[in-house]
This record gives sequence, C-alpha cells and structure tokens, in this order.
Amino acid sequence: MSELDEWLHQHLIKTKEAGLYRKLRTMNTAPRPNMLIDGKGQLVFSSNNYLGLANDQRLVTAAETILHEFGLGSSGSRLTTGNTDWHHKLEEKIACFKQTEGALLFSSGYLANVGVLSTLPEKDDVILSDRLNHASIIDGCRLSKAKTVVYNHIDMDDLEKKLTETASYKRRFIVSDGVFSMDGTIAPLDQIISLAKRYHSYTIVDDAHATGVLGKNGRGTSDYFGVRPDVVIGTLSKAIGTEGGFVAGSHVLINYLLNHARTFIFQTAMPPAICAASYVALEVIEESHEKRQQLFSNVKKIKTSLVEMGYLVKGDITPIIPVIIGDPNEAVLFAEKLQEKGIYAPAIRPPTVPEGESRIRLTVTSDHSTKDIDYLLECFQFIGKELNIK
Ligand SMILES: Cc1ncc(COP(=O)(O)O)c(C=O)c1O
Repeated sequence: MSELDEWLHQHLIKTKEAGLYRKLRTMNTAPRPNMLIDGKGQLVFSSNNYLGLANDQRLVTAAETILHEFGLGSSGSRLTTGNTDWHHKLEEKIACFKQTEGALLFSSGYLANVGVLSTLPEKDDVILSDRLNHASIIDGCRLSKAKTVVYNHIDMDDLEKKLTETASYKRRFIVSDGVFSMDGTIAPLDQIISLAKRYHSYTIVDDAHATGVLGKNGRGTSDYFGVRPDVVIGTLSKAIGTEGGFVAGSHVLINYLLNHARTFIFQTAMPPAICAASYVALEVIEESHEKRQQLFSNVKKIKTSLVEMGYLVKGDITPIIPVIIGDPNEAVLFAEKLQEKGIYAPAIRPPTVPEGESRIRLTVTSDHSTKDIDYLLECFQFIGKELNIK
C-alpha cells in the first residue's frame, strides 16, 4: 500500500468504527417499488421517484425519439455547441409551470444551487441559511464571497433576530429548502417572504422535493403558500423522473446567471433527449391529480401507523418520512434487518443529519400498493420489538 493509501485506509477504519462507513449497492432493474438490488428482490422505500415517472413509458418514448435525432451527449456547453431547441422548449415549459418569466437549465440541482449561491450574493452581502439546508446550498455558500449566517431550522424568530443583526450588510439573501430532504418539513415560505419584505431582503428557495408534489398541479412550495420568491431552484431528478436542475425567475435573473454562473458556463449542456423526456414529464405532472392524491394517502397511512406504534417520526405531510433511531450503529442495524426482510430503506447518519438523530429515512411514491405499505408496517412492528427500540 502506498503512503497515501495507508493514510486513507486508517481514516476509513475510523469511519467504520464511528458507524459512518458507506458503500454502493447496485440496482439491477428500472426504478419502481419492487426492484432487484445486488441481485435480491427488494421493496424500495428510499427513492425520489415520487410519482413513478422515472420509469414511465411516455417519457422513455419521448427520449427515444429525440435520441435518434440528436444522439447521446450534447457535446458542449450551452454557450458553445450544446444548445438545442429542446433546451429552450424545456426552459419555457419550466417557467410556465413555475409561473415565472424565465428558467435556466443546469446539469443537476446540485449545480443549480451552487451556481446561484456562488454568483448572486457578493462580497459585502450576507446569506441567511436554514440550518438543515441541503449540502449543495451549503457548498454554494462556501463558494460565495458573501458571509453566511445560519438560522435555526424553520425558526422564524431566529431568522428575524439574524436579519436584525445583519442590517449593516449591503444585500441580504434568505435561502431555504422548500421541503427539507432529511426531515420532510415544509419551510414556512409565506412567513419567510413577509420577513424578507420587512427587512428588504431577497428570497431563494430550493424546491427539489416539492416540485411535482406540493401545490396546485405540483407547482411546488411557492404555489402551496401562494407566494413568489425572487429565485426558485429545482431538480428534474426527483418527481419529474429524469436528470438535471433549473433556476426559475425573472428574465434579468436568468440572463445574469447565463452570463455569470460558473456552474452554467463551464458545464456541458444536458442531453437533448433528457430535455424532451422532462418536457413530457411536466405535461404528465400537470394532469397527475390522482397520482398526487395516492401519494399523500400513502404518506398519511405510513406516518399515522408508525406514530401509533410509538416511533418518533419527524416532518410534515410530505413523501419524506424520517423515523428517528438515534444511534448510528443501531440505525444501520435496523436498516440491515429491514433489508433481510426485503425492504430497502437505508440508514441516514451524521454528517448528513445531526449527531443523535440517525434515522431510517423512508420515502414513499404513488406507485406503492396497500400491500407494500402493510408489509413495511409489519416489518417496523417486528424489528422495533426485536431491537427494543420503541
Ligand atoms: C434539497 C435538495 N436540493 C438539491 C439536490 C440536488 O439535486 P440533484 O440530485 O439534481 O443534483 C437534492 C438532491 O439530493 C436535494 O435533496
């Protein structure tokens, strides 16, 4: 082993001892509730395919058609040779869906968050960021020349206090997930925006988990609260079922990011076939009332039953259901027991979540059947007793 490898190996041993070791598993089938994982049949309660669209034939057909015309990769940045009509069509569709003047595509939601936060706030500005914001927001803040001040999770008193304390900064940007990825809480966007107005600040919302899920026709958190943040960020990789990210907002904002956001300028454009599939996905989502109803009925059944069993379940009514176990090793053991019973719902541990809050993070889709859910609940009942957790 080289000196470098020996050093890394020692670190990995410590990672293992802390119960924080991660490894990859291989999906042998297309995304759906019942999958082959590492060759074994598993009932999946951990995907972001909330409306089952990642495997929808209408999207696959749209991608196939454009694939024949445009090939696989886009082969260049949007600003060189990667731009097609499909990119524009999808941006117009996203803007219409999010009810904004314009939209700009990025290769992922991660890059959209990093792009916005490293570009808009400048040296003499401050970013007020919710403690539980997604890693891509945190990384964007780290790249920004502005100062970052963290406020307690969805704590409006703390946000107001921090807005008061940062009055001397040139501009103030408040950034929040719409639906928090690890806690399943919904940000009180109506209150955030009214504070922003009172303190002359700007609002940025990352609607990754709300797009397709919350609000009328799944338009997201802004629509759910009937408000308009200055900047809406999103991903195509969750309910929309494809890949890529976007920013939606005013024409000037979009043009500014196109000219200045490094994660837009220095990235290869999304493949046109994925743009076409995403376009169809948005059309499908606008008509997916029944799927959304089924999704929320599944969420309610699981949450209510787990609470009745005595589990500590966090979050609002969203497809993200965090069941708190506490200790990371116990959470891993719980996840392993679930897997032995054919349920795939990995343990989430620090640093992804705070110390002492290791959890089984369940996510539910509209495609889960009553039988799937009954079996999940049966397993939680059994394993909870076996491990003496509740
Ligand atoms: C809240 C949130 N924002 C952004 C992202 C990143 O999106 P993408 O997977 O498209 O990079 C995720 C994905 O995990 C997320 O949960």
